[in-house]
Amino acid sequence: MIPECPRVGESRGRTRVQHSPAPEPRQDRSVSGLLSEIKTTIHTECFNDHYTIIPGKELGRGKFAVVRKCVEKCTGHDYAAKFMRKRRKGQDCRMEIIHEIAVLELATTSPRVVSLHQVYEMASEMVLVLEFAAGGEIFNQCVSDREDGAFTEKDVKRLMKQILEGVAFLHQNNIVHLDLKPQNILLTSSSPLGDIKIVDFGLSRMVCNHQELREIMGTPEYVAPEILNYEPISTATDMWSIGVLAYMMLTGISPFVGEDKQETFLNISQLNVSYTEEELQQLDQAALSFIQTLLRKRPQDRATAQQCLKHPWLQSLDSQEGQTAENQEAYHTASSSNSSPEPPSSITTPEEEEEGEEGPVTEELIVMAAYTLGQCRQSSTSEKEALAAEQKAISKRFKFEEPYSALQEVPGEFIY
Ligand SMILES: Nc1ncnc2c1ncn2[C@@H]1O[C@H](COP(=O)(O)OP(=O)(O)OP(=O)(O)O)[C@@H](O)[C@H]1O
Repeated sequence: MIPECPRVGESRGRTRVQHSPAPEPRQDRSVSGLLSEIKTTIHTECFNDHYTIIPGKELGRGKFAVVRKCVEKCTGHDYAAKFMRKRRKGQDCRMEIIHEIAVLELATTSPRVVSLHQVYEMASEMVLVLEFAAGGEIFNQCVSDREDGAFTEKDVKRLMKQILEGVAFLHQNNIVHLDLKPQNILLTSSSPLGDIKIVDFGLSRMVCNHQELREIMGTPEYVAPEILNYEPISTATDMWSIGVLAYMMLTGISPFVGEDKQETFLNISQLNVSYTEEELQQLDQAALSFIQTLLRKRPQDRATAQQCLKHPWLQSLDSQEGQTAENQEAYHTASSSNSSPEPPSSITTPEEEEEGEEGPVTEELIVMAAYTLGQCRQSSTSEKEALAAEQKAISKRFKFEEPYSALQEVPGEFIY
């Protein structure tokens, strides 16, 4: 991916958004929730016969993929070509690429998801030829100086509504993205500010009622508490990430990021988030309430994408603000016609959370992780004791496939 951006803010809790390294795909072969059938023709002829790769800067890079701008020779149209290695860490990952293609196919009718144009397959790589999102990642605006280039609240409302439309579409189709972050939300143009396109379905999964999905995956700053707790993943897992996303887009601050992964995990599991930041105080109080309906520990307490679309903060978009750069009126009418219950009105207390259904601790989850107490935001003795208990609990719940010390040596930020 793109090199890490320098930190803008330094103090804890006000740490501004950084470009997190990409998560590493799971190497577990028994991954559930993968789609295996696609309709798209897989071209085996030479990619370079049909496309010219624009020399120079890559559009982006992950651990096993590189994205480059290219031009289709027969039409002159721009595309983004995602070159994906089929073998990763000695294992065949073609089925995961097929799943990503299948999800993109499924989302063809949503203008909020990047569209797939063609697929090519070579000996060691597959190429996904995607619609080119010329405006780049919304991450860039998140890290922009507040006075220069960052989103206004009005921008965030419009873009957030589009993100929710895309996510509602995915959830209606039982797809969870599981890696929603500012690097995976692109813009059709940056100036004037265009429309959003959701990308990167590499970690996405199909969720079904009869099959529980429990995996540890994602990018530390954005993962939901249930992922850290090895509890079932659901559409609510994405809704947590949307809460983080909204916080970042509005403030430029990453709400849970700590000095290291362990501190970040602890902040997430303890819901250690500040609502008193200056940037938040300047906003419409409905914006705060919007974030608070999502950053709730218990997945069942979080608002759904459909409920969020009806939240008063987004309802206050006037008709002009609500317009998309392209006219998406028809799509919007269709997506908002789905009725759903109102979001929960109150925020749960820690006591209420404790009353919840604590699933059985899975014995296989043994870890050698050790968290450093002093690094966390809380400081009093009793809080430290509580933290110690929490750390121990998290340590037991984590499923690390390799010793923690080895985990730290793994480049990137994927959680095993
Ligand atoms: N359609 C596109 N148009 C423009 N830029 C794109 C497009 N798709 C991807 N990119 C750029 O490339 C980056 C990496 O793409 P993507 O996240 O799909 O790859 P990845 O290797 O799966 O990444 P990760 O390792 O984060 O999962 C994106 O963050 C974005 O900056």
